[in-house]
Amino acid sequence: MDKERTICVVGMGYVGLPLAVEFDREGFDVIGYDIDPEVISQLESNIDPTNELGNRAITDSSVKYTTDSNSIKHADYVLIAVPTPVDDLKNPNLRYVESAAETIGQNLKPGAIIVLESTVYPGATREILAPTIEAESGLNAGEDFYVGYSPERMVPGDDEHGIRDVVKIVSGQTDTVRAELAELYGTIVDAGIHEAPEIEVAEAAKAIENIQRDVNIALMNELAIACQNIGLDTHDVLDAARTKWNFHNYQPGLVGGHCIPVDPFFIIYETERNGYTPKLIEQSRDINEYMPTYIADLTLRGLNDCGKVLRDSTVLVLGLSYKPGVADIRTSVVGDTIKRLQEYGVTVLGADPYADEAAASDEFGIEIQSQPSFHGVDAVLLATPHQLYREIDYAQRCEEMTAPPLIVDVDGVLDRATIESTEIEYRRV
Ligand SMILES: NC(=O)C1=CN([C@@H]2O[C@H](COP(=O)(O)OP(=O)(O)OC[C@H]3O[C@@H](n4cnc5c(N)ncnc54)[C@H](O)[C@@H]3O)[C@@H](O)[C@H]2O)C=CC1
Ligand SMILES: CC(=O)N[C@@H]1[C@@H](OP(=O)(O)OP(=O)(O)OC[C@H]2O[C@@H](n3ccc(=O)[nH]c3=O)[C@H](O)[C@@H]2O)O[C@H](C(=O)O)[C@@H](O)[C@@H]1O
Repeated sequence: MDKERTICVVGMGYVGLPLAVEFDREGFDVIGYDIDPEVISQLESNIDPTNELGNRAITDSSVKYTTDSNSIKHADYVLIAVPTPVDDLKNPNLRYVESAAETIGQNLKPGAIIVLESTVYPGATREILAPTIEAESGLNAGEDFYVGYSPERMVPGDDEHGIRDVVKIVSGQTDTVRAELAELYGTIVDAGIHEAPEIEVAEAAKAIENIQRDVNIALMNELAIACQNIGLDTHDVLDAARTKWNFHNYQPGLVGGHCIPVDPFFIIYETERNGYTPKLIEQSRDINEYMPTYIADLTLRGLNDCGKVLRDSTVLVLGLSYKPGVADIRTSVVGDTIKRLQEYGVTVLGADPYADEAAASDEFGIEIQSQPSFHGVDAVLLATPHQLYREIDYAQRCEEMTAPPLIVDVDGVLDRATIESTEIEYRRV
């Protein structure tokens, strides 16, 4: 692979930034393009806006960060990693992809290969990306430039599954393009390359691997609701079931992030367009979207069991990001739990060691404590069990709370025997 070639990564976020840094490490000439001046300003000041790589990685890299779209003209490869949310009606919102495609079309180097990395519905690369670039450039896809698709599969907050550690699926408009992309990505992915026969196969595979996770978690959540309904402790039941070698290890809980809760709607959208409604996928989403309410009601019933007046009660939510070990609060569903508690007049406070306090206060509309205080608190809701919060001595700290203290441990990570040996009322999902 000719490392003299120039790569432009469009979108300096959780996906695009590590991608740019890795290709830079391999000796490519890399441009990191983003429309957000604040992002580029931080990167030019050797600050990692995502807090995933760390500032040292930015300092050590020679990526050229810019908001100047003219830079794209130099790129032999353009890799797109912009957001692909769904709208309020849960339909794919590809306006970021379209906008990026317009900019690329206006600054296209003939012969370039444009690779979409963002998660999309099957067909989006050929239906949205290619025609938009053609319209802006006046050039023809498959002749004057080429398109491909290669999803990102790294796991946020999981250092063992970064870009180099997960098999990279690649696909291309032609067999030659696919082979060239396999070689390109092969320079930064140690785990290997899977060449998908069609672009749509690669698009679908990405969404479907996240759907499998969403459906499995939804089953655990439905089992948790069922266990609660018949008076059993879910974790006792799962601990027993897990002794079977092929029992799949998923946990009930709040299902957040901008992918697992979103990607099912890409497949729902595309299959419904073709006359089929994937009922299991839809119902799994419904169950997982119900969990914030379920957890709020578990807390409200717990306060009531403690003889507390809801409108006079205070709940401290520990952990606001969407999963342990990450700072990302963008689509943490604990906000829905907070809103429901507030509907009953409960005062909610929050704390999270990773999340930016001002951003969290804006996101959730509650007071954020840099150091969680248990004083005057009626209940602690351990929503995201960051390691720091698993190490708290709750037996000791709960003495500061208004008696009788309540702990709601969403993921059931605390030692129940220790907690129940105290005056603490303990609930878990
Ligand atoms: N965050 C993750 O762990 C993973 C995300 N993905 C997918 O990757 C895609 C990107 O996600 P993230 O990196 O998390 O998003 P992000 O929100 O962290 O970063 C996106 C960046 O793109 C920039 N941007 C938006 N429109 C632009 C345009 N027209 N031109 C240039 N830059 C533009 C934004 O300013 C932002 O800096 C999404 O489709 C997501 O589903 C896939 C796997 C993992
Ligand atoms: C199939 C798969 O493992 N996908 C990964 C996933 O990363 P992400 O951090 O969004 O997913 P996650 O770790 O499953 O967490 C999602 C949400 O689900 C919750 N969760 C997770 C596992 C579980 O058993 N129970 C549960 O409640 C987490 O707390 C979190 O709120 O989505 C990423 C993405 O596509 O953005 C993807 O690259 C990652 O590989």
